[in-house]
Amino acid sequence: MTKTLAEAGAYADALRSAVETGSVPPEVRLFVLPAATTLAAVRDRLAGTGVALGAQNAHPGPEGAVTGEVSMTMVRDAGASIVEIGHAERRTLFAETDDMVADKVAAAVTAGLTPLVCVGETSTERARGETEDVLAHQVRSALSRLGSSRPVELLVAYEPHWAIGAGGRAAVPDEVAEGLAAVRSALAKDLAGTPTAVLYGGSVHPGNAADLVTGLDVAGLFVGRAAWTAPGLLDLARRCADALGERTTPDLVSAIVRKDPR
Ligand SMILES: O=C[C@H](O)COP(=O)(O)O
Repeated sequence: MTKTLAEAGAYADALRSAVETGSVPPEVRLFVLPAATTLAAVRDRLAGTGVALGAQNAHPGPEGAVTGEVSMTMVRDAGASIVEIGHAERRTLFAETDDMVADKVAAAVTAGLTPLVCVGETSTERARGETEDVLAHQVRSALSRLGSSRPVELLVAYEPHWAIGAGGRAAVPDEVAEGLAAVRSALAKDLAGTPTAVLYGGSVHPGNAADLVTGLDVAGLFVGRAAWTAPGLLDLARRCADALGERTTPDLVSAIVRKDPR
């Protein structure tokens, strides 16, 4: 819940300018997920830049009497190609359940959107040794209502709740690796054949981004605060591209994803 139209427009203009002046590393693909009120304006400013655009949430149902909500079709109409589903704040502040996440994933696919499914354990669940089970359940549940339909691509962000936001503690690589492994394992069982990129998010900052993309089996980063300014996002993109160097070909920074989703 940040950025007015003017602020989001200025952010998008800065990204456009960076693309046009060649200061976005070509091997890094960027996506941004602005507030729903600014989607269309950001779409217009980013047209032709290659920066992907998504919504932070949408309702799973069709058009109708659901006051205050916007549908998958509506966010797609406003320019989104990605929709974020099940962010920790949605789950905690708005009581979004695994069932609701599953409905949203299915609705996103029907609407032709790429779901970006957020999964993550709480600090209590981690302390109880439940991380693997919680993540496996969240991943499988999120995909459980797809039926025979499959997304063209799927993004999954591992975001431990305790690592997110102002009160968050940056996860150490071993903790991230454990979560990523659990997510991958659940995906392997449920969605073989769908190009899937597993991202990491939670207190990513200029000091840890390079280590996260090079030291872990992660396809990209999902960044909040450190990417709230365009220079912040571009700095992370540059750091990741430099760190990855010749070793790999990256593909999505508010996310950074390699072209070979793993
Ligand atoms: O939406 C972004 C993620 O929740 C991460 O947020 P953060 O980078 O501010 O910790």
